[in-house]
Amino acid sequence: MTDTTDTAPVGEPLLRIEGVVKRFGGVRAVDGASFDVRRGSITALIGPNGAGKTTLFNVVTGFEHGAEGTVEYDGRSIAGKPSYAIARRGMVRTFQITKALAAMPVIDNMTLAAPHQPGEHIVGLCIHPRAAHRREREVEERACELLETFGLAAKRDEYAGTLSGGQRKLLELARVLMVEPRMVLLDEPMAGVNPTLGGRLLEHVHALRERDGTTFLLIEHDMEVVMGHSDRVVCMAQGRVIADGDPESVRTDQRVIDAYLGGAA
Ligand SMILES: Nc1ncnc2c1ncn2[C@@H]1O[C@H](COP(=O)(O)OP(=O)(O)OP(=O)(O)O)[C@@H](O)[C@H]1O
Repeated sequence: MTDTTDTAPVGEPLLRIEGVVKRFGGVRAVDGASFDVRRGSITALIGPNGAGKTTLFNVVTGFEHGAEGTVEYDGRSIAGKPSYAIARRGMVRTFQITKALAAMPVIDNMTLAAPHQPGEHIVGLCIHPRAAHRREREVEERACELLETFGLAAKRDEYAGTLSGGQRKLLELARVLMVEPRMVLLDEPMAGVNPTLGGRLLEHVHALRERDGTTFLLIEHDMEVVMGHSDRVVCMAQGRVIADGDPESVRTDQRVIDAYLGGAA
């Protein structure tokens, strides 16, 4: 499981991003972005296409390297750290169900996402076969519990590729919960999801925040979701943060209207 030692009080910054720059050749995809994500918050990251949101997600979670600036998680620098080390500290991002995962049963998608797979440690397995077996059982139990919670229990033995778009999104969220994260980053969780399953996904996000104090940072284009479900909104444009505040103040910010919302505000 992750290192989940809680230190910061609720509301303190859990993630601090300061002056982050990420270039791709001559393109400054992220161009000096700075903002905090408070512990226990649901923070939305919005902005027009190409604003640098996904690139910033990748930098923060260790999937994109070579960035400048400060990225601190729970008071410690994680800049340049590999993704597995960041995930071990409790910050994870969801991933689309790839072709390889789509060709596996739902239950295997879940158990593969668990840390410390017994089969990975051949020596440990030989020395402690009972412990390895127990761990395997625990992983399977947690996977089944999560599938139950997410309404996917009936699908456990079906190939993930047979799930609907919305069910896949639920599976993506369920998978990251196998590591019992403290902070989850979601990239467009509502894209391609029907309103019923989308609503269910958002209910899970709120329940996890209430029950476990999980912190969420989500990239979302659906302004109803952003306005109705986040405590804080950060708007990026051209690699920079142009507004950061409560949903209403960001929605009515003239820079946000000009750069992103246009006539929709
Ligand atoms: N691997 C890459 N190589 C070159 N340029 C890239 C790469 N990834 C992103 N970019 C460029 O960086 C800029 C920011 O892209 P990014 O995908 O981070 O934006 P975004 O805000 O997530 O957009 P969207 O809302 O459309 O997903 C864009 O100009 C994009 O073309």
